[in-house]
Amino acid sequence: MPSQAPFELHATGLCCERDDRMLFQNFDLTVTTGAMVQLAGPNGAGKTTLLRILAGLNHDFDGEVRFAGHELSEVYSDYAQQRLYMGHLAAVKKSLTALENLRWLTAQWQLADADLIDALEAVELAGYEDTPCQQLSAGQQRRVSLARLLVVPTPLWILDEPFTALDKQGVAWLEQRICEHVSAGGMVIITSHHALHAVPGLRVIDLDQWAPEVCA
Ligand SMILES: Nc1ncnc2c1ncn2[C@@H]1O[C@H](COP(=O)(O)OP(=O)(O)OP(=O)(O)O)[C@@H](O)[C@H]1O
Repeated sequence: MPSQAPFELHATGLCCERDDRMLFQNFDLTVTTGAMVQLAGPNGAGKTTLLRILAGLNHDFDGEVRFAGHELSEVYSDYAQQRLYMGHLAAVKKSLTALENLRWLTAQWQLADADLIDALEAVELAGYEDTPCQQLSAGQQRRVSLARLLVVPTPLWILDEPFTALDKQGVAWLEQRICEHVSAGGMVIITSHHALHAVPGLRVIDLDQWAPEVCA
Protein backbone atom coordinates (compact mmCIF):
# COMPACT_ATOMS: atom_id res chain seq x y z
CA MET A 1 0.00 0.00 0.00
CA PRO A 2 1.00 3.67 0.04
CA SER A 3 4.62 4.41 0.83
CA GLN A 4 5.74 6.46 3.84
CA ALA A 5 5.87 9.85 2.03
CA PRO A 6 2.51 11.18 0.88
CA PHE A 7 1.98 10.21 -2.74
CA GLU A 8 1.60 13.16 -5.08
CA LEU A 9 1.33 13.11 -8.84
CA HIS A 10 0.73 16.45 -10.54
CA ALA A 11 0.10 16.91 -14.23
CA THR A 12 0.04 20.50 -15.40
CA GLY A 13 -0.80 22.01 -18.75
CA LEU A 14 -0.56 18.76 -20.69
CA CYS A 15 -0.97 19.11 -24.44
CA CYS A 16 -0.64 16.26 -26.88
CA GLU A 17 -0.82 16.16 -30.64
CA ARG A 18 -1.00 13.06 -32.82
CA ASP A 19 -0.70 13.10 -36.60
CA ASP A 20 -1.20 16.90 -36.66
CA ARG A 21 -4.35 16.61 -34.55
CA MET A 22 -4.40 18.12 -31.06
CA LEU A 23 -5.95 15.53 -28.73
CA PHE A 24 -6.06 17.60 -25.55
CA GLN A 25 -4.78 20.94 -24.33
CA ASN A 26 -3.98 22.46 -20.92
CA PHE A 27 -4.97 19.30 -19.08
CA ASP A 28 -4.36 19.41 -15.33
CA LEU A 29 -4.69 16.57 -12.83
CA THR A 30 -3.59 16.01 -9.25
CA VAL A 31 -3.61 12.52 -7.79
CA THR A 32 -3.16 12.02 -4.06
CA THR A 33 -4.15 9.41 -1.48
CA GLY A 34 -7.56 7.86 -2.14
CA ALA A 35 -8.03 9.41 -5.60
CA MET A 36 -10.29 7.52 -7.97
CA VAL A 37 -10.30 9.02 -11.45
CA GLN A 38 -12.03 7.72 -14.55
CA LEU A 39 -10.99 9.23 -17.87
CA ALA A 40 -13.96 9.22 -20.21
CA GLY A 41 -14.39 10.21 -23.83
CA PRO A 42 -15.14 8.71 -27.22
CA ASN A 43 -12.86 6.37 -29.16
CA GLY A 44 -9.76 8.23 -30.24
CA ALA A 45 -10.15 11.06 -27.68
CA GLY A 46 -6.68 10.35 -26.29
CA LYS A 47 -7.40 8.41 -23.09
CA THR A 48 -4.76 5.73 -23.64
CA THR A 49 -2.31 8.38 -24.75
CA LEU A 50 -2.91 10.33 -21.55
CA LEU A 51 -2.66 7.25 -19.34
CA ARG A 52 0.70 6.39 -20.88
CA ILE A 53 1.91 9.95 -20.26
CA LEU A 54 0.82 9.71 -16.62
CA ALA A 55 2.54 6.32 -16.35
CA GLY A 56 5.79 7.86 -17.60
CA LEU A 57 5.74 5.73 -20.74
CA ASN A 58 4.98 8.39 -23.34
CA HIS A 59 7.21 11.45 -23.54
CA ASP A 60 5.71 13.00 -26.65
CA PHE A 61 3.77 15.86 -25.05
CA ASP A 62 4.05 19.43 -23.81
CA GLY A 63 3.47 20.32 -20.18
CA GLU A 64 4.73 18.79 -17.00
CA VAL A 65 4.20 15.67 -14.90
CA ARG A 66 5.75 15.75 -11.44
CA PHE A 67 5.96 12.93 -8.90
CA ALA A 68 6.74 13.83 -5.28
CA GLY A 69 7.72 17.29 -6.49
CA HIS A 70 10.18 16.08 -9.14
CA GLU A 71 9.90 15.95 -12.88
CA LEU A 72 8.83 12.38 -13.70
CA SER A 73 11.86 11.43 -15.80
CA GLU A 74 14.18 12.39 -12.91
CA VAL A 75 12.51 9.96 -10.49
CA TYR A 76 11.17 7.40 -12.94
CA SER A 77 12.68 4.30 -11.30
CA ASP A 78 11.17 5.26 -7.94
CA TYR A 79 7.85 6.09 -9.60
CA ALA A 80 7.83 2.77 -11.49
CA GLN A 81 7.98 0.95 -8.14
CA GLN A 82 4.92 2.83 -6.96
CA ARG A 83 2.60 2.64 -9.91
CA LEU A 84 1.21 -0.33 -11.76
CA TYR A 85 0.36 0.29 -15.40
CA MET A 86 -1.96 -2.18 -17.11
CA GLY A 87 -2.42 -1.54 -20.81
CA HIS A 88 -5.60 -2.37 -22.70
CA LEU A 89 -4.29 -5.76 -23.86
CA ALA A 90 -4.12 -8.63 -21.38
CA ALA A 91 -0.32 -8.62 -21.90
CA VAL A 92 0.17 -12.33 -21.35
CA LYS A 93 2.66 -14.39 -23.32
CA LYS A 94 0.68 -17.18 -24.94
CA SER A 95 3.40 -19.82 -24.67
CA LEU A 96 3.86 -19.30 -20.93
CA THR A 97 1.59 -20.80 -18.30
CA ALA A 98 -0.70 -18.70 -16.12
CA LEU A 99 1.75 -18.89 -13.22
CA GLU A 100 4.77 -18.15 -15.41
CA ASN A 101 2.98 -15.12 -16.81
CA LEU A 102 2.09 -13.82 -13.38
CA ARG A 103 5.70 -14.32 -12.26
CA TRP A 104 6.85 -12.40 -15.33
CA LEU A 105 4.31 -9.60 -14.90
CA THR A 106 5.32 -9.09 -11.27
CA ALA A 107 9.04 -9.80 -11.64
CA GLN A 108 10.18 -6.41 -10.37
CA TRP A 109 8.60 -7.13 -6.97
CA GLN A 110 10.03 -10.69 -6.64
CA LEU A 111 6.91 -12.17 -5.06
CA ALA A 112 6.58 -15.66 -3.58
CA ASP A 113 5.00 -18.31 -5.80
CA ALA A 114 2.58 -19.19 -3.00
CA ASP A 115 1.14 -15.65 -3.15
CA LEU A 116 0.88 -15.79 -6.94
CA ILE A 117 -0.93 -19.14 -6.77
CA ASP A 118 -3.34 -17.69 -4.19
CA ALA A 119 -3.96 -14.73 -6.50
CA LEU A 120 -4.74 -17.02 -9.43
CA GLU A 121 -7.16 -18.93 -7.24
CA ALA A 122 -8.84 -15.63 -6.23
CA VAL A 123 -9.48 -14.82 -9.90
CA GLU A 124 -11.05 -18.25 -10.43
CA LEU A 125 -8.03 -19.81 -12.09
CA ALA A 126 -7.29 -22.54 -9.57
CA GLY A 127 -6.21 -25.59 -11.55
CA TYR A 128 -5.00 -23.49 -14.49
CA GLU A 129 -1.65 -22.49 -12.95
CA ASP A 130 0.32 -24.75 -15.31
CA THR A 131 -1.85 -24.24 -18.37
CA PRO A 132 -0.26 -22.31 -21.25
CA CYS A 133 -2.18 -19.07 -21.78
CA GLN A 134 -2.85 -19.97 -25.42
CA GLN A 135 -5.26 -22.57 -24.00
CA LEU A 136 -7.13 -19.98 -21.91
CA SER A 137 -10.09 -17.91 -23.06
CA ALA A 138 -9.80 -14.14 -23.52
CA GLY A 139 -11.52 -13.55 -20.18
CA GLN A 140 -9.25 -16.04 -18.42
CA GLN A 141 -6.17 -14.37 -19.92
CA ARG A 142 -7.50 -11.04 -18.65
CA ARG A 143 -7.87 -12.63 -15.20
CA VAL A 144 -4.21 -13.72 -15.24
CA SER A 145 -3.27 -10.11 -15.87
CA LEU A 146 -5.69 -8.80 -13.23
CA ALA A 147 -4.33 -11.20 -10.61
CA ARG A 148 -1.54 -8.63 -10.27
CA LEU A 149 -3.98 -6.38 -8.45
CA LEU A 150 -3.94 -8.79 -5.52
CA VAL A 151 -0.20 -9.02 -5.05
CA VAL A 152 1.59 -5.95 -6.36
CA PRO A 153 2.27 -3.44 -3.57
CA THR A 154 1.90 -0.23 -5.61
CA PRO A 155 -0.31 2.59 -4.30
CA LEU A 156 -1.24 3.84 -7.78
CA TRP A 157 -2.97 1.69 -10.38
CA ILE A 158 -3.21 3.02 -13.92
CA LEU A 159 -5.68 0.78 -15.74
CA ASP A 160 -6.60 0.97 -19.41
CA GLU A 161 -9.93 -0.75 -20.14
CA PRO A 162 -9.40 -3.47 -17.51
CA PHE A 163 -12.98 -4.81 -17.79
CA THR A 164 -12.43 -6.02 -21.37
CA ALA A 165 -13.52 -9.66 -21.88
CA LEU A 166 -14.66 -10.13 -18.27
CA ASP A 167 -17.95 -11.83 -17.47
CA LYS A 168 -20.44 -10.36 -14.96
CA GLN A 169 -18.73 -11.97 -11.99
CA GLY A 170 -15.36 -10.75 -13.21
CA VAL A 171 -16.68 -7.20 -13.55
CA ALA A 172 -18.12 -7.32 -10.04
CA TRP A 173 -14.87 -8.73 -8.66
CA LEU A 174 -12.79 -6.00 -10.29
CA GLU A 175 -15.11 -3.21 -9.11
CA GLN A 176 -14.89 -4.62 -5.60
CA ARG A 177 -11.10 -4.86 -5.78
CA ILE A 178 -10.88 -1.24 -6.96
CA CYS A 179 -13.15 -0.12 -4.09
CA GLU A 180 -10.99 -1.96 -1.56
CA HIS A 181 -7.81 -0.42 -2.95
CA VAL A 182 -9.15 3.14 -2.86
CA SER A 183 -10.71 2.66 0.59
CA ALA A 184 -7.30 1.59 1.87
CA GLY A 185 -5.74 4.82 0.59
CA GLY A 186 -4.64 3.55 -2.80
CA MET A 187 -5.26 5.48 -6.02
CA VAL A 188 -6.70 4.46 -9.36
CA ILE A 189 -6.71 6.20 -12.73
CA ILE A 190 -8.79 4.20 -15.15
CA THR A 191 -10.21 4.37 -18.62
CA SER A 192 -13.31 2.36 -19.19
CA HIS A 193 -16.42 2.55 -21.31
CA HIS A 194 -18.04 0.68 -18.41
CA ALA A 195 -19.93 2.82 -15.83
CA LEU A 196 -18.31 2.59 -12.41
CA HIS A 197 -21.26 3.76 -10.32
CA ALA A 198 -20.46 1.41 -7.46
CA VAL A 199 -17.07 2.98 -6.76
CA PRO A 200 -17.22 5.65 -4.01
CA GLY A 201 -15.42 8.96 -4.52
CA LEU A 202 -15.29 8.46 -8.26
CA ARG A 203 -14.28 11.53 -10.27
CA VAL A 204 -15.13 11.24 -13.95
CA ILE A 205 -13.11 13.45 -16.29
CA ASP A 206 -14.40 13.77 -19.82
CA LEU A 207 -11.34 14.28 -22.00
CA ASP A 208 -13.50 16.04 -24.57
CA GLN A 209 -13.50 19.02 -22.17
CA TRP A 210 -9.80 19.44 -22.98
CA ALA A 211 -10.17 19.14 -26.72
CA PRO A 212 -8.80 22.25 -28.49
CA GLU A 213 -12.15 23.44 -29.83
CA VAL A 214 -13.44 23.54 -26.22
CA CYS A 215 -10.27 25.10 -24.80
CA ALA A 216 -9.93 27.74 -27.53
N1 LIG B 1 1.03 4.83 -32.27
C1 LIG B 1 0.29 5.81 -32.76
N2 LIG B 1 0.73 6.56 -33.79
C2 LIG B 1 -0.01 7.56 -34.29
N3 LIG B 1 -1.23 7.88 -33.83
C3 LIG B 1 -1.71 7.17 -32.82
C4 LIG B 1 -1.00 6.09 -32.23
N4 LIG B 1 -1.74 5.59 -31.22
C5 LIG B 1 -2.87 6.30 -31.21
N5 LIG B 1 -2.86 7.23 -32.14
C6 LIG B 1 -3.91 8.21 -32.42
O1 LIG B 1 -4.08 9.00 -31.26
C7 LIG B 1 -5.45 9.24 -31.03
C8 LIG B 1 -5.79 8.90 -29.60
O2 LIG B 1 -5.64 7.49 -29.42
P1 LIG B 1 -5.91 6.83 -28.01
O3 LIG B 1 -5.58 5.40 -28.15
O4 LIG B 1 -5.20 7.61 -26.97
O5 LIG B 1 -7.46 7.07 -27.86
P2 LIG B 1 -8.49 6.50 -26.77
O6 LIG B 1 -9.27 7.67 -26.24
O7 LIG B 1 -7.79 5.66 -25.78
O8 LIG B 1 -9.43 5.62 -27.68
P3 LIG B 1 -10.27 4.25 -27.39
O9 LIG B 1 -11.49 4.65 -26.59
O10 LIG B 1 -10.62 3.81 -28.75
O11 LIG B 1 -9.37 3.29 -26.69
C9 LIG B 1 -6.23 8.44 -32.08
O12 LIG B 1 -6.72 9.34 -33.03
C10 LIG B 1 -5.23 7.52 -32.68
O13 LIG B 1 -5.45 7.39 -34.06
